[in-house]
Amino acid sequence: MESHETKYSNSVEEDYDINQDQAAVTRRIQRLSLHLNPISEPPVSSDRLQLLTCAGRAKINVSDEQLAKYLRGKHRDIQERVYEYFNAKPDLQTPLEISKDEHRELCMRQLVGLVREAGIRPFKYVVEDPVKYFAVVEAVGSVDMSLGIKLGVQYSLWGGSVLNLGTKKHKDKYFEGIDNMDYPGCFAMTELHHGSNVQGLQTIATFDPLRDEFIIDTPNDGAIKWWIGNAAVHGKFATVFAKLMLPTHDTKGVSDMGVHAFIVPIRDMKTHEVLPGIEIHDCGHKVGLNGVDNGALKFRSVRIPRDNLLNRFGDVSRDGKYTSSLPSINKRFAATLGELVGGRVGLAYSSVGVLKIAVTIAVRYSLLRQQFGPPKQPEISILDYQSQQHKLMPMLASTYAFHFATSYLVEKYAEMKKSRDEELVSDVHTLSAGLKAYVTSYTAKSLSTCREACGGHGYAAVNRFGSLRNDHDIFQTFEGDNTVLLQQVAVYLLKQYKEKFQGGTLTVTWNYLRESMNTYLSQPNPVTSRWEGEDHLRNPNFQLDAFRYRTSRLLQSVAFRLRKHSKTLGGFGAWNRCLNHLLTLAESHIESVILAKFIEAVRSCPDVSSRAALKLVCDLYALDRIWNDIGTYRNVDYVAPNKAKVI
Ligand SMILES: Cc1cc2nc3c(=O)[nH]c(=O)nc-3n(C[C@H](O)[C@H](O)[C@H](O)COP(=O)(O)OP(=O)(O)OC[C@H]3O[C@@H](n4cnc5c(N)ncnc54)[C@H](O)[C@@H]3O)c2cc1C
Repeated sequence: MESHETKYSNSVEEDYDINQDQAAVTRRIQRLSLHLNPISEPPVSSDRLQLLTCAGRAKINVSDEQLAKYLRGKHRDIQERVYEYFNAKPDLQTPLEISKDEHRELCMRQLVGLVREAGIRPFKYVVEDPVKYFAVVEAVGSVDMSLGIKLGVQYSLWGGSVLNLGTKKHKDKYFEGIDNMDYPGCFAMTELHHGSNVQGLQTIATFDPLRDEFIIDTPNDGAIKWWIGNAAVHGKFATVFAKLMLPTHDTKGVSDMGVHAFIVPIRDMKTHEVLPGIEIHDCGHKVGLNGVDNGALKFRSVRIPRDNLLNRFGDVSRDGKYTSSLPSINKRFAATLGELVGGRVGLAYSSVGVLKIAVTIAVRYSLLRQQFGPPKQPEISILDYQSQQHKLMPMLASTYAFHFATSYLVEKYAEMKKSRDEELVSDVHTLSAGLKAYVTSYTAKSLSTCREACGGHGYAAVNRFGSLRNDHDIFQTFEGDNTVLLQQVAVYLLKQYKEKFQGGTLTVTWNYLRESMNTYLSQPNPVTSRWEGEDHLRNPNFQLDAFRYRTSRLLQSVAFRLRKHSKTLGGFGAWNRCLNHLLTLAESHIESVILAKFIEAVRSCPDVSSRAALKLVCDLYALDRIWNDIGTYRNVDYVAPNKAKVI
């Protein structure tokens, strides 16, 4: 009780000047957060930061210029162009208070301005240099996340479907209009009754050989396309995913060829009126991202030319014959979805962008904010509290870790687009699913922690945590629900386990599994499990081995449990019985990949002081994750009690 009273009197009398009006407080915070906004200049003029090593023994002088150069890589310039454009255009900056309809219009003006006035051509970059494209996505997302998503809908989803699922005739016809925003479009996959289960979609596209057209129909209300970005107001076209039905001469009358994608014009190019046979409803005000106009689409016998089938993986001839280079519906479906990973890569990368903003605001504010202190001495910075450090420093370390991991993903994606190498395709598919799920979940949780770490001022809308949290929240669900995506990672690991452990070559990312599986099977070493020296704990070999050991153990044990349960429960039931185990396996694998990429990035950093600073945060990332799962490590005696204590 006494300490509460002290706390209360401290905060009212010493920290707040109670005569200072709220407007002045707000102005002070606004100035602060203007500095914190990445589109503004950094507040610290000195270009050298000093870091204390963990034991407080030595200081590292870090050149933030060198560090920034290393981190932001070759596409720093295009990001600067985005920031400069919006900094010079106050009328294009999103105000704090704005209605849904105004926000949607502003978001469209921002996108059109970026493309037509600032001359930034995201679609060109999608084709020529995907790494540059993702740099733009990250930068615009920090201006307004609605803009980042609107841009993603236009270029990754609608544009990406035309590029990746269509053929030359589609690119020739639509590329320019998509690029210059004459053809705003939608990606209409999700239905009211089916989101994650894409194979359950019910919209149908029936071929009419007499008129050489497809007829698009919504057979029931559960099949209404739902949540479709750009549909409520701006879209002129939609890529509609539907089951392709071909007429047959048997009693059934039609044959279901599986889910395919079709370009369907939804609004008149001149009048912008909704076209006949199409009903569009507005999905309304959302928890966040209100600059994006999500809508619902219903089709009643809407006719489109046969050419509007995006026919890269399956085609229909003039006389109604189906051809495909792929042998089965499942293979075509996998190839179709496989081509759409670009959106997922963009989300993982942008989510790190959001985390960067939030953690920057929280850390800088924590340095400036002072509360309490030793008797008769100045108050101390709240960042000096152990609890505040515990909240924010592992998060800061994770931000660096995710930056390098998602940068690696983006590069691999670009490489895959060029080479189309099959192993790389499946590696990128799994890595994008895993990183998207892992990073967006982490960022979503961290946004609340950052708000809390900034106390009441964190709750002022001007300081951004509210909008960041609301806008980012759905990153966990769209482009694949995180729980569903992690299962794809688990499936892939099990496949590798089954197929390739007896001597085959594991693909790049998973090579570590064979080695660590051997270590795992040979039981933890009772001597090293007791080692507790700083050199040992900061040794990347120890850290990686710990992460990989855990993954191998989870993989081996879940494979065993699945085999056991499938005898009584069948495949589906056994999977469900082991589901949490499988999700932990997937997360553990992704953490191993993140750590491996971080260690590589530290080693490759050319600037000595930046390298030393990065090594510190890399160690923090590794030891924090080991600590989070210390129960597992202790249970199997991988880490002895003395070592656990030191960690
Ligand atoms: C703002 C917004 C924008 C969107 N934009 C688009 C767009 O432009 N185009 C488009 O096509 N779609 C879009 N979507 C839809 C989005 O892609 C889907 O919401 C998403 O795929 C998830 O589907 P669902 O909502 O049906 O959730 P469900 O699949 O019903 O999932 C609900 C819950 O069930 C759990 N669950 C489901 N299956 C499993 C399983 N196998 N194992 C364990 N748990 C499971 C999930 O983890 C989740 O917690 C958008 C959605 C929103 C909210």
